[in-house]
Amino acid sequence: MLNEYSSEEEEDEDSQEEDFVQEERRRVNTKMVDQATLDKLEAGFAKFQATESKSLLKKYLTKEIFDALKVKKTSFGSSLLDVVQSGFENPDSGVGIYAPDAEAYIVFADLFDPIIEDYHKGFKKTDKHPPKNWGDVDSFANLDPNGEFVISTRVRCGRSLQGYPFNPCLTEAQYKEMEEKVSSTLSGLEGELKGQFYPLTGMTKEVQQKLIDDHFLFKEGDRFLQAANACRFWPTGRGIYHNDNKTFLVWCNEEDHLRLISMQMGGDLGQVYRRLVSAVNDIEKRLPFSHDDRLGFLTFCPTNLGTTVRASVHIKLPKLAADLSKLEEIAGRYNLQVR
Ligand SMILES: NC(=[NH2+])NCCC[C@H](N)C(=O)O
Repeated sequence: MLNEYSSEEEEDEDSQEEDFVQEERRRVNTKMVDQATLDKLEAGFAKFQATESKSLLKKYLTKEIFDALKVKKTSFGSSLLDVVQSGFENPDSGVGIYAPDAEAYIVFADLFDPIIEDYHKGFKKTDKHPPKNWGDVDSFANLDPNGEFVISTRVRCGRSLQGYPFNPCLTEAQYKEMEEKVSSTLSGLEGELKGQFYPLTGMTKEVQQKLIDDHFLFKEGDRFLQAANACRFWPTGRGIYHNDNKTFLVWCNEEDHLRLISMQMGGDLGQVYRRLVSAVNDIEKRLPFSHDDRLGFLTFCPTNLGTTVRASVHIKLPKLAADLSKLEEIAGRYNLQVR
């Protein structure tokens, strides 16, 4: 025993890390896919190769990568087909892949890693996401104190619940269980965050449409999600929580298990951000979230990995917005997305 320990200590840190990665890959069950899935994959890939697409999937799914990954499976039974089918069906995707379960990020790393590196501008497969750190929340101020430009401000993040796979692998029973967990946890929120959970099941069309029109609720029928098999058993397990002022919202089981959203009229980013941070910190004490040492907080879509935070303003730019391509070009220069 003693010898074993001392010989381990002699290894340098890098090779220990390498061992850890190798071990993690071995641990993951990589049994072969069935013939029907393989046939679908081959047919889908052939068609996709003949299709024009600017997606990252198109850029990185080479024949070699395809052949290396097409037979693999996660222990949840997810295959490469589950990863790529949204991108195959929607050639206008920007990215085109999703992780059906957390293990997919490891089993299909040869495809995920280069796409993550490209989308997240240089996050290499050897990189590690830094530990969670909300920063100095008081350093954020009002972006538009005179109320001239910004109509509303929104900051959101995504979280996955430990112990559950992502949408395509969830059973109807799991959806129900998760909704129950989420709604009972949120009912414990107090003060400004106090509110109510509204399940999609049984919600009238009028209420649903009003919440969508006011930008509080997600829309139904996103074709990218549908093709990714992420809308099964809809509306079971889906719902929305909001506080009385509708400045704090939680989406349950839309794209991610949880989307936590803070928003309000005007440009007070500081207030919006601080509300989000205190809500997430509070919820985190009661609901354990899936976190990965390398990728940070885990989400269904690789675009959201890491901090999962998206901050946005609804802003009036009538002259610039008249020329959408100009607007896109300028936004791109600042690493901003027009939505
Ligand atoms: N909601 C999202 N995850 N959006 C980002 C990606 C959406 C879609 N899968 C695409 O690749 O274009």
